Amino acid sequence: MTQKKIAVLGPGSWGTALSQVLNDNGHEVRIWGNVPEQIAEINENHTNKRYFSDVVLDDKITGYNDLSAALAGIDAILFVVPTKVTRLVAKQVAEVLDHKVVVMHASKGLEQGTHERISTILEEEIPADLRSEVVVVSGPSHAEETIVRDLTLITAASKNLEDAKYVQELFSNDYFRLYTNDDVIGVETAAALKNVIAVGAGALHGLGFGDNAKAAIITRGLAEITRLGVAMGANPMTYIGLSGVGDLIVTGTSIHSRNWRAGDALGRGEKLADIEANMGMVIEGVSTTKVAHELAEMLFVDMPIVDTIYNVIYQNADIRESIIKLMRREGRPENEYIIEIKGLN
Ligand SMILES: NC(=O)C1=CN([C@@H]2O[C@H](COP(=O)(O)OP(=O)(O)OC[C@H]3O[C@@H](n4cnc5c(N)ncnc54)[C@H](OP(=O)(O)O)[C@@H]3O)[C@@H](O)[C@H]2O)C=CC1
Ligand SMILES: O=C(CO)COP(=O)(O)O
Repeated sequence: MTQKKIAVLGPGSWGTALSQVLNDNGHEVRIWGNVPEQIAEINENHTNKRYFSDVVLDDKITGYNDLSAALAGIDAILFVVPTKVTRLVAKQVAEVLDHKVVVMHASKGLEQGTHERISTILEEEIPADLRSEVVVVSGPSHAEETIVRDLTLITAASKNLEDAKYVQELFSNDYFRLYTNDDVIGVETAAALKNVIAVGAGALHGLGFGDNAKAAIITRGLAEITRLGVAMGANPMTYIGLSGVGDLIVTGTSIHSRNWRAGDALGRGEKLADIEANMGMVIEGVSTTKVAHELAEMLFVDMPIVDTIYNVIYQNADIRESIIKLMRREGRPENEYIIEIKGLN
C-alpha cells in the first residue's frame, strides 16, 4: 500500500497506540487533540506521558491543535475519542473537511439519550459525499500492549467490504493483524457491551469471588450481549469472533482494562465518583450500562447481569444482595439465549 495521510482524532491511550501502528506501516500520522500542552509534548518531546510514561514515539508522528490543518489533504480519519464526545468532534470535522476521506473509528460505546452506535453518529454528522462507509476498528486490544508492539488481532468492519479491506491493509503488519467483517451492528454492540460485563467481572474480583464466577459472568454476559445484539439486527456469529468473545476475555480478565479496574474498585467498596476521578481515562462501561439497560427494556430483551450492574451503579443497590438475587433467579435452560425475548415468552 502506498503511504497514506491519516488524522487520528483523540490523543488518548488508544489513539496514541494506533498512531504508532500506522506510523510503523509508513503512513503519515497527524494526531489531533484539544489540549495544547499535550500536543506540544508530542511534537517537542515525542512522548505522551499521561498515558505512557516510558514510551518515546517516532518523531515523524506530529501533533495538531488545529483541526483544519490536521485534515488538510488527508486520506483517512480515525475517530478515537470517548463515545460521549464523538458527535461533537464529528460536527467539528464536518465543518472543516473539504474532500472525501475514509472514515474509521475505534471507540467502544453507545450514545446516552439516543442509544446510537458510533457509526450511525458519524453517518449522521458527516455528509455522505465526504466519506466512505464508516469502518469500525475493534477487538481485543489493550493500548498498553499494542504500544510495546505485542501481538494484537482485531477486526475492521464496514457495510462496504472494500472499505474494510482498505483499513485492514492500512493497519496490518508483523504484530498487528486485522480480519474483515460486514456486520457493523455486531461488532459495535459487542465492543460497547463487553465494557459493561467487564465492570461486573472486575466487581466480582474486588468482592473476592474466584475463577468460577469470572468464567460464569463472561459466558452468561456473552449470552446477554448476543441476545441484545441480535435483537438490534446483528449476526450472532460475530459474537464468537475477535470483537465478541475475544474482547470480552481481554477486557473481562485484565488489570489493563479501565472497566475491569473500575468494577474491581466498586467491589472493594470505593465510590464510583472517586473511581472515575482517579482513573483519568474514560470508563465507557459506566454510561453504556445505562444505555444497555434502556435498550433491553425497549427491545424486550432479558439482560439480568446488565440490569444488576445498572441497579448497583445507578440505583444504589447493595452489591452482595444483588448478586444473591441474580443467583436465585428462576432456573433456565442454557441454550435459549439467542432467541429468548421477554415479550414473546
Ligand atoms: N485504551 C484502550 O486500550 C482502548 C480503548 N478503546 C476505546 O477508544 C476510545 C478512547 O479510549 P482511550 O484512548 O482509552 O481514552 P482516553 O481517556 O485515554 O483518551 C481519550 C482522549 O480523547 C480526548 N478528548 C476528550 N474529549 C475530547 C474532545 N471534545 N475533543 C478532542 N479530544 C477529546 C481526551 O482528552 P482529555 O482527557 O484531555 O479531555 C483524551 O486525550 C474509547 O471509546 C475506548 O473504549 C478501544 C480499544 C482499546
Ligand atoms: O477495549 C479495550 C480492550 O479491547 C480496552 O478496554 P478498557 O476501556 O476497559 O481499558
